[in-house]
Amino acid sequence: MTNDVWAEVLSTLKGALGKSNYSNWIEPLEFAQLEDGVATFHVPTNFIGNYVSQNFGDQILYQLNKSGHEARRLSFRVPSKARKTAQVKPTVKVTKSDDDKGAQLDSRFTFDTFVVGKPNELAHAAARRVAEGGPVSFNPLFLYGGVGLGKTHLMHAIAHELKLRSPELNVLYLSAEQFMYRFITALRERKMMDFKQLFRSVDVLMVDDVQFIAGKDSTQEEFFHTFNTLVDGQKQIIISADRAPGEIKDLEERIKSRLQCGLVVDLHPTDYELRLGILQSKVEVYAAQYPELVIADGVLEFLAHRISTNVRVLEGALTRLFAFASLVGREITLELTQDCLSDVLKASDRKVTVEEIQRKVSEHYNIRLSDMIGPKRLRTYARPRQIAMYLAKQMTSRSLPEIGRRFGGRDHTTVMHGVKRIEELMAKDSQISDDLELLRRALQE
Ligand SMILES: Nc1ncnc2c1ncn2[C@@H]1O[C@H](COP(=O)(O)OP(=O)(O)OP(=O)(O)O)[C@@H](O)[C@H]1O
Repeated sequence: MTNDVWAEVLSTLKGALGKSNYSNWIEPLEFAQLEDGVATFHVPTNFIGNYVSQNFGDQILYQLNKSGHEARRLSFRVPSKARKTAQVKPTVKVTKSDDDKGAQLDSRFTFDTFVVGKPNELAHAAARRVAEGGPVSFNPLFLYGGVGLGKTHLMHAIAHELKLRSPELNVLYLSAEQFMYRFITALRERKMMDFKQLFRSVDVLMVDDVQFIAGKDSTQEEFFHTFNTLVDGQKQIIISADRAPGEIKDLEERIKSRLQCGLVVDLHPTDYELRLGILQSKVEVYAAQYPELVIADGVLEFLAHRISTNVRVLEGALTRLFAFASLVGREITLELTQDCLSDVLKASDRKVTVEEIQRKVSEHYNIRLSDMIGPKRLRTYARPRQIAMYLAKQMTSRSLPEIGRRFGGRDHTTVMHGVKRIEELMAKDSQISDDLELLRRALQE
């Protein structure tokens, strides 16, 4: 985009935003470039950048697109010279790009492509907050959840956003496995000083799948010291794992407790609406790739309903479906979907029974199966019973009277009350939601 076009956009903005907004906020912007859908502006201070982004960002994007320039996002940077003159206290050391030091970031994993629904809204909000930079508010941010629910996607999105907003930040993203590998290599090559220097000089450290270091003593030790040094230096740490810190077996207690010090948020298993939203957003991408293909009504709903394991499986199914339909040159109908994905659909159909649920829940709470089903009303038995009723309602297609019958011939209103009680408790008692999550996963294995 040339400066002429920006000048044109400016004059429209002047009319749209009013004189005083224009001179206070828009005039100080200096257009830098438009690349890959990101329009970058130089601003005298971060404050101006943030304010413009929050208050006039949509307007600017709208006007840019209206004038024929495809812009999806805005980025505001303080050029290093302006930084000095504006006396903005630098919070970070200026370093070179770190792409060579960390793992490769997937360019598709951005906030734009992350579909938000009830099960992941808290994790998404926390990730966004960290990605916006500013003072470190929760450290570490600990994201956890089952396989393929978007942890890596969110971490990459944070890294992309941070690099965009503050290119001078030294952001290092890597898996816990890579951390260990680097540590071992450093030990072998007697380069521990370099290792320490590298990890202690970052502004933001992101470690994916931290459960990997559990049981690996020296790696845990080194991780612990790296963690402490960075937290002491007010550097942001973002960690992901497949379960909550307290649930990671063979992870040292002192690490568990450090990991719990910040904000721990989980990505819950997807619900129907989220799965449908994800499918719809992926179909838009495929539609551009396979413009000749038509997808019949009801196919996405069918997939969202039937494939509830994880998003990766859902995505894989869609990719296969489009590839197959393009190969045979046919419309994507329900029939074609069932033919093409019969194995995936069968695997997703694993049925959980009420009896399996009762067994798992009684094992988890260490009570006898007969006490779960029997008449005892003590809370020690009643609570696990209600949890099992809740899971039976969620995970099986049994009706309330059928569930009641399997719990020692109880009435359907008792089941209804139990389910409601657990729903209430989940909202205020994180122990209950954690237990449910663990049980749900164990039952799906
Ligand atoms: N909410 C979402 N919106 C869009 N895509 C999503 C969402 N959640 C997951 N995905 C996609 O699903 C796939 C798996 O996600 P990701 O790799 O982030 O999972 P993960 O939680 O890190 O899994 P693992 O435990 O196996 O490492 C990715 O392609 C990701 O883009």
